[in-house]
Amino acid sequence: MSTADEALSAVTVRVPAKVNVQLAVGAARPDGFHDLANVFLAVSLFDEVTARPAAALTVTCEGPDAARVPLDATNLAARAAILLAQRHGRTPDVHLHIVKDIPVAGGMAGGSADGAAALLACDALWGLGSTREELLDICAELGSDVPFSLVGGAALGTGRGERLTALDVGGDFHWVFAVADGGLSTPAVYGEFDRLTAGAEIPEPTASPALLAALRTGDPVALAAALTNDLQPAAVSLRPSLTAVLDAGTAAGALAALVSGSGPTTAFLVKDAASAVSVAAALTASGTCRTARTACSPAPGATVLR
Ligand SMILES: C[C@@](CO)(OP(=O)(O)O)[C@H](O)COP(=O)(O)OP(=O)(O)OC[C@H]1O[C@@H](n2ccc(N)nc2=O)[C@H](O)[C@@H]1O
Ligand SMILES: Nc1ncnc2c1ncn2[C@@H]1O[C@H](COP(=O)(O)OP(=O)(O)O)[C@@H](O)[C@H]1O
Repeated sequence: MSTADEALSAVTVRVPAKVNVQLAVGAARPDGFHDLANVFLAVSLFDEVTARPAAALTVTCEGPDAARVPLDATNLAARAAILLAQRHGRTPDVHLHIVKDIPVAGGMAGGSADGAAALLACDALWGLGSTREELLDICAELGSDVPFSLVGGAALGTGRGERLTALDVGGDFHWVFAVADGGLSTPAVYGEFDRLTAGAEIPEPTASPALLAALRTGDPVALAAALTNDLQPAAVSLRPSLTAVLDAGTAAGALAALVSGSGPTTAFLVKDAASAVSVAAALTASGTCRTARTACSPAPGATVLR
């Protein structure tokens, strides 16, 4: 097959990780989910998903954490292909190859990212021409975080996090992410939140005006002062060693430290790219995490590369 033919028969989509700069969690709903005010920011750690025609649905994955990624129909990329195919009355006869750079089960929405990427890739490969609204609808069915992976940038997620309002960001923010050994289960962290807050009055989750203003102005010092994550006590309760990681990043000069979403990745906002390099080196040297990665935000959402 010539290179031109190959390009026509494969679609590659690049998709970002996220950090939650505010995660306000309400009381558990009757359906088991929690209403949120979830301020998502897409960051420059990316997975790539390539879709190619195949006799049947297959998933492969490469990358340092590939062994921890399921390759069956529970993979969110596979689920995306199945849902899209069902909606169009066709079979999901596609091979999905994931190049994984986003930490697995790390609170950075890596599985959601692959779901959004596979959806976009299959839509292009199969020539379906779905509208943005149709794709967002399938994303919401796949998971609460999946719509944001499609749109990227910055957005406020309400409901269970799937109803998005785009947010303005006035500049680049620089981050360091400390990647932990092993993951944390998102339902387990929400369950621990319920246990820790049992009997307490839980306010309606609302977006912080100070945080939205800090994003708008692009001011990292103001954003650092406004970062909050209501799931952090639950993640730290399940993984007490996270306290040492947070302390190591703060001691190294980060403007602020917090758990990324349900964890166990920890996020450090720093003042610029040079500070990101030095904080990452200090975190690695501290021995409190498996590895430290630098990134900046906002990053674009799922994008067809080729
Ligand atoms: C916590 C967050 C923060 O962005 O992400 P991670 O940090 O894990 O990536 C999200 O709320 C995770 O979203 P996502 O991982 O898509 O969750 P889903 O598949 O929709 O739900 C998995 C489970 O998480 C719990 N869940 C999820 C979302 C929500 N608003 N309330 C919940 O209680 C429920 O127990 C649900 O069964
Ligand atoms: N494409 C995928 N990549 C990673 N994990 C996936 C994927 N599809 C399904 N999973 C499952 O989802 C779980 C959560 O993974 P992930 O989305 O990376 O973390 P988080 O929900 O903390 O952001 C994993 O433990 C894995 O079992």
